[in-house]
Amino acid sequence: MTPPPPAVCCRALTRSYHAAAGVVPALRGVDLEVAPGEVMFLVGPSGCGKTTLISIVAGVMTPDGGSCAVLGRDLATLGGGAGAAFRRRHVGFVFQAFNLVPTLTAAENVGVPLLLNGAGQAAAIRGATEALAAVGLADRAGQLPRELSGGQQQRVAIARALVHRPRLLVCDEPTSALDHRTGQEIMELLRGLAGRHGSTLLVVTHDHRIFGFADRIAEMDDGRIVTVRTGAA
Ligand SMILES: Nc1ncnc2c1ncn2[C@@H]1O[C@H](COP(=O)(O)OP(=O)(O)OP(=O)(O)O)[C@@H](O)[C@H]1O
Repeated sequence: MTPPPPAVCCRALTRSYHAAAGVVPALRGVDLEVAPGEVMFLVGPSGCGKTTLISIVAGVMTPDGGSCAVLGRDLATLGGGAGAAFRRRHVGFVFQAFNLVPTLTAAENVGVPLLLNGAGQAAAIRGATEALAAVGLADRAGQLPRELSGGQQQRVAIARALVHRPRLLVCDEPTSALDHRTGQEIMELLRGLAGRHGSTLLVVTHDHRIFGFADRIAEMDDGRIVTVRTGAA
């Protein structure tokens, strides 16, 4: 049997921004491979290119050069509509600022990816209810985001990111808006749920306190990956 392709495979990836002051090279040749089921952290100083890299991996930005394959598919060759459909189906996102829709209940927020992937209303409610139970919020399904604590809102965001069982979960600073204990709880939850589904986690973080949750830690500097080391997980 052929082994599954890497969850993420970037080769010689380059990307610049064209600003008023001139061209800003953000990625100067990134090589990165993340194995299926792996928990990979991406760290490095502000401005080194982390957000640019995960935006390309997430398929919301195109590179200038090099290639980026996600789950064996190069998003650049899939084309707009097919690329968006692939991303909706197979990639989940967790952000620092939770990004919940303020006027929707917790359950309605969590059900959105299922509806976008073509599920009916009843199936979306069923899936959202199960996902909220998995993050310990079964009793909060009908509440609005503003009625929940920061940690609870991040749990809702995790339920939403995982409700459609994506094979890759991209997390941008998932704990930086949370206190230490809540941040640890969120990472335990994220790691546990992703592990149960066999999902790969790619996590951008500045938060040293959660480095122990990584299988490997890729360190970026000035638009390149400079080291990849084994984490403490
Ligand atoms: N829209 C833009 N226009 C011009 N330059 C940009 C733009 N977005 C990012 N940059 C520049 O590209 C480089 C990489 O930025 P990027 O946001 O990827 O870094 P980062 O590592 O995510 O930083 P941080 O940790 O502060 O979020 C930086 O020099 C940044 O100033």
